[in-house]
Amino acid sequence: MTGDSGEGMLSWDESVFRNEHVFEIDYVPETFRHRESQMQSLTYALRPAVRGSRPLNVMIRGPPGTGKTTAVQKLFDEVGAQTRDVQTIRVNCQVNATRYAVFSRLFEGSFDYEPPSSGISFKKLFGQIAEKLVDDDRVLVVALDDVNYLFYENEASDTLYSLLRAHEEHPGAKIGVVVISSDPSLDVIDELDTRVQSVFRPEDIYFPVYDQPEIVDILRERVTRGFHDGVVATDVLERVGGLTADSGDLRVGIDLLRRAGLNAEMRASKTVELEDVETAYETSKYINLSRSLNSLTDNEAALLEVLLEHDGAQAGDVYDRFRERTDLGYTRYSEVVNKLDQLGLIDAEYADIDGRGRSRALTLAYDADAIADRL
Ligand SMILES: Nc1ncnc2c1ncn2[C@@H]1O[C@H](COP(=O)(O)OP(=O)(O)OP(=O)(O)O)[C@@H](O)[C@H]1O
Repeated sequence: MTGDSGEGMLSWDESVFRNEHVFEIDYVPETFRHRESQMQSLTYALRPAVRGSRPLNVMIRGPPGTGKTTAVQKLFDEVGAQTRDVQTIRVNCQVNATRYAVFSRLFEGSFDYEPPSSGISFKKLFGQIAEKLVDDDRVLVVALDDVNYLFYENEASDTLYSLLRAHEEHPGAKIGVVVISSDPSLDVIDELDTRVQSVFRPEDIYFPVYDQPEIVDILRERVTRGFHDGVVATDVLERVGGLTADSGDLRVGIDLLRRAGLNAEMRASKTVELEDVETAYETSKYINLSRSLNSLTDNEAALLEVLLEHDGAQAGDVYDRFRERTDLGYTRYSEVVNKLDQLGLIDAEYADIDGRGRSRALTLAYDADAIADRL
């Protein structure tokens, strides 16, 4: 068999991709356009750290997939390249949603090994981190990424309070905080205890959704780096841009390009066509749903499973089914309902029910099949 299987056909050892890695989740793009003013504000806030002082605290807000994490990552990389006197640590609060877990990650970042799993008190953990900072004469900048998850677990105020008052308990410790929230309905400052509000007056940096021309501009660069020349034509890229703009999440566009490329390969085509994009979109449009579902605890997933069978039912009735599975009390159940509501996975709305006063009806916010497939 020869390598060439005909005009426009891909042979088995050929690929439409030049570098598939540029479509992966942890890829940090070389160029970062349309975020100049945000990068400038961030640089301004962190500049004191490079001079050995405590930086300004920052609150970054914006919907999912608008470049918040990337902005912080890029700046942390730049600071790291400039000086050894500033330590930067990013904590993913989606998987570290308690104060203790956050500080465990800070410990790990400071010492390069995990804290003893036998369990050491929070006070000790914090003491060791602060002591090392002072000994090494370094400034610490902590980014709490997806900080909204700390709010859902009621851990945000305690965590921030400890970080912001570090220099009082541990003289000489200099810590700056960057909180990143991707929940537009969360008023970060308002939801904090007053004791935290009085010490937390962050610089506010907003990341709006990219508009369609910006999306196309950003994705064009990925296409150039990720695909061979001529694989993705302009009209195909425009279509990807349009679908991405509908969702507002750049992640959808990046995933869409990769899946459309795989679809083209499945057809043994040397070019990505509109049909490849349309098919890919059926999966890519749920990328945010998949991310949210992946972060759920067993109890939260159990509630969704109950709702798959009782979509739209009253909270009290759903609870009976939920308790059969989990044995949890009503208070804990209400917390799970609230969290799924905050995550945008369900809608929990009060409605009058005849003669019995007001109760919440629980409905799935996504297509039931889409949830069932990914749970
Ligand atoms: N201006 C840009 N140029 C190139 N790539 C970008 C740009 N903005 C975002 N991206 C890419 O889009 C994806 C999502 O960006 P990022 O993770 O920074 O968003 P986010 O706002 O932090 O999202 P979330 O709130 O969901 O965590 C990443 O793959 C990132 O590389």
